[in-house]
Amino acid sequence: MAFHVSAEPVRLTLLTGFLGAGKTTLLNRLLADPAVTDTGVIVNEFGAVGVDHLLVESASDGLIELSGGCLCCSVRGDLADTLADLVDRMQTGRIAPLKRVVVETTGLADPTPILALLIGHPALARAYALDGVVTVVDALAGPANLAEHVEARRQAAVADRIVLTKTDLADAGAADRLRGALRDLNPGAPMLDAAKGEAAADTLFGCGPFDPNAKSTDVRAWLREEGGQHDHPHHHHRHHAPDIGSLVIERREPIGERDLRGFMEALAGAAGPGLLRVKGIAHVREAVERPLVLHGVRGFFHPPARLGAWPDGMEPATRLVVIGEGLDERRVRDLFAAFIGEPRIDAPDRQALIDNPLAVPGFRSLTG
Ligand SMILES: Nc1nc2c(ncn2[C@@H]2O[C@H](COP(=O)(O)OP(=O)(O)OP(=O)(O)O)[C@@H](O)[C@H]2O)c(=O)[nH]1
Repeated sequence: MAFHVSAEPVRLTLLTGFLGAGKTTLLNRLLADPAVTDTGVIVNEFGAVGVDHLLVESASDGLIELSGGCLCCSVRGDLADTLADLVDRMQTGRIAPLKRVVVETTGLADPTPILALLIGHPALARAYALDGVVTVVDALAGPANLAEHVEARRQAAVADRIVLTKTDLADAGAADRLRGALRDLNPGAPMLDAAKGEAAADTLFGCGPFDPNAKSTDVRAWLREEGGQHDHPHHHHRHHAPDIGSLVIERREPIGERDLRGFMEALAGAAGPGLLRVKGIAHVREAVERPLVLHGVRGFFHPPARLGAWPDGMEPATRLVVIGEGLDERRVRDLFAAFIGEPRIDAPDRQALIDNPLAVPGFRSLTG
């Protein structure tokens, strides 16, 4: 690709962190800071239907969503195109010049190929100045994520700043052990506690140029490997567990809040530790004008937030994205149908599930 480069490169923050860690929440808080102006956002989502763009509250002109894949592999080319296109739009005056762009990766992204692209792509490296990798780590799910997912460890290892979230929910001892584990992975990055208000724009933006040589020997080796892969596109297969999949549940008719809660609890029980993330928007009978925003991270369901109205241009409908390891899509859909009252011919209906939770294989408990 070819494009003209302005004198002043756009500063770029890479915002990463495992599924549900709190990236979008942090981003919304940063964008709400009046000192943060002229900032564009690129959001990448894993899963067929994006919901993040509905949840980023106050984005400026530059909000762009990359959907349908994972930024670290299939969408890597798209990220390069998107960044090039953004520069082009600024230079041709179609959007106001941006001082900074925040790229939010999917929770499943290995950040090293993205960093290799940003450092190694000649035109991009001139147009954008990589100014910090901010990694969000969830104090509740973090320990399991680090133990089970190499992507989570890489996200922590490459960080210039680590933002701990959900320390308000976690046991203090567990949070301290997590800090120790993060320190081992990344001795250099300052660690900030979001719940204590430490993760502010002035600390997270302006990390200074990304310096691979200040990182651990592991990180330098990963970047070298990725840097060398421009010539070997076929090496790009290994970036996340092949067994992680996602599915989308959609329903236009409003649903009862209790049924919805029943479904979420049953899903957590049935999918067990393989359930990584549930998120979306729900069209509920009790408040058809005011959708619920749902967030489940592993087995934990955050208290749902109620929006004041449906986001502009969005038709009222429930849309849930479920991401997990070894998910049985059919079983998830059967469970939804059973709870929401649309039994399939060959699916056990809800009363049968309540009478006998084992009617769905692998299904453990209905409610706590
Ligand atoms: N109690 C508490 N909840 C938090 C905190 N940070 C984030 N959350 C909640 O965690 C849930 C997930 O947050 P998101 O910001 O959507 O997480 P994310 O990393 O963008 O998620 P994905 O993009 O799906 O990977 C939401 O319900 C947030 O309100 C925190 O510090 N404390």
